[in-house]
Amino acid sequence: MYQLAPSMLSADFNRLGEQLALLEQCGCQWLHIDVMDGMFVPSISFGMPVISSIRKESGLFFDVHMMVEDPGRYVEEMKKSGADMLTVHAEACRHLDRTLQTIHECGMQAAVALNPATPLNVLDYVLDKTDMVLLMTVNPGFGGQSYLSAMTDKIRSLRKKLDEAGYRETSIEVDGGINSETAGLVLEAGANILVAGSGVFKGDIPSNVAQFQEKFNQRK
Ligand SMILES: O=C(CO)[C@@H](O)[C@H](O)COP(=O)(O)O
Ligand SMILES: [Fe+2]
Repeated sequence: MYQLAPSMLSADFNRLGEQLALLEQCGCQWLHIDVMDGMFVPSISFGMPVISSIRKESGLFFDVHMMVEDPGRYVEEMKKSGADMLTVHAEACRHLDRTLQTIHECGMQAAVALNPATPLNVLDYVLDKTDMVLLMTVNPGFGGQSYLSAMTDKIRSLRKKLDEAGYRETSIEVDGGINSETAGLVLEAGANILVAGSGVFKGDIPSNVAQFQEKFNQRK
C-alpha cells in the first residue's frame, strides 16, 4: 500500500478547511499532522484544539507526528481529538514499549519515529507493537529542508530488517524533503508512506498530488 501523507505544517492556515477539502477531492486519504512542543524541537506548531476542529470536517486519516517530550502524557487526549495513528519519537520516550501499548489500548495505530542519527536497533524489541516506522529524512522541527541523502541506505536497511524479522506488513514512512524528485529514491529503497509538506502545498496542490500518484502507479 502506497500513501501520500500531505503535511499540514505547510498549508495556508488562513484557508485550512478549504485546502484539506481539496486534498480529499484530489484522492488523498492521509493527513500528516506535526505537533511540536518547543522542547523536543525548537518550534511550536499546534495541538489538540486545532486537531479537534479539523476532525469535524475532514474524513482524512489523521497521522499525528508527536515531536514532543514524553508524548505518553497526551495519548488519551489525542485520541479524543480525533487522531487515527500516533507516532512517537523513540528519543522522546523513557518507556517506549509502554507508550506504544497505551496508544493501542486507546484504539489508535502506533508508530515509532527515528531522527536521522538514531540507529535502527532501538526498534529491536518493539516491532510487535509498531504498525509503522517513521524515518526522519531531515532533522525534525521545520518544513522545507533538503532530503539527507544518507537516509536512502537507512530506509533500505530498515526494509531488509523488517523482512528478515517477519514484519513485511509494517509500513515505512519517510518525512522531510520529499518531493517528486526524491520520491523515486525513497520508494525504490522500500518506503511506502511519503510525507510531503512543501512538495504538496507549494504551487498547485492538484498537480503536485498527481505527480506523487503517478510515482505510486509506476510501481504497481
Ligand atoms: O516533521 C516534519 C518536520 O519536522 C515534517 O513533517 C515537515 O512538515 C515536512 O515538510 P517538508 O520537508 O516536506 O517541506
Ligand atoms: Fe512530520
